[in-house]
Amino acid sequence: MPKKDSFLINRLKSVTYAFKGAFILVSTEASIKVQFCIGIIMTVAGFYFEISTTEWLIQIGTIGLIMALEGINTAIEEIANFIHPEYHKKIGLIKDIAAGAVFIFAITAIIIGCIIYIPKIF
Ligand SMILES: Nc1ncnc2c1ncn2[C@@H]1O[C@H](COP(=O)(O)OP(=O)(O)OP(=O)(O)O)[C@@H](O)[C@H]1O
Repeated sequence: MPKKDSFLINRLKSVTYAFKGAFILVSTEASIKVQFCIGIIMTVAGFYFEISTTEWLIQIGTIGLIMALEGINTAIEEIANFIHPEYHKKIGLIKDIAAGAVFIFAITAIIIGCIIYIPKIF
């Protein structure tokens, strides 16, 4: 019977796979690249407008969540393309719903950005 890796080795392997996945997303997925650039712009804006600690926490959480959601959406698209590469109404619905979930949070992120920055700009 093959020897099982220790708990720590297994965790380290999982982190390595997750890191690889994050790198694939940021380097190949157009939607993640866009979100990444927006995240950098918002970070620069945060320093420029000297936002508070609470605003930083909300902004960082929002940037992280939108990128994570985009990643899950990409994974759903990949699964859909793998299990059914041909056109199918149900695949279309699954992809639309996954994209809709990202869209809901994208609107939320825009509203959060407006609440933080509009009072500082005007
Ligand atoms: N196999 C399919 N069957 C039916 N409709 C599909 C199929 N593939 C894509 N669609 C429709 O086209 C839309 C776009 O799908 P696509 O996989 O190109 O995603 P996308 O949003 O362009 O993602 P990305 O730009 O990240 O690749 C889907 O939301 C769905 O409405």
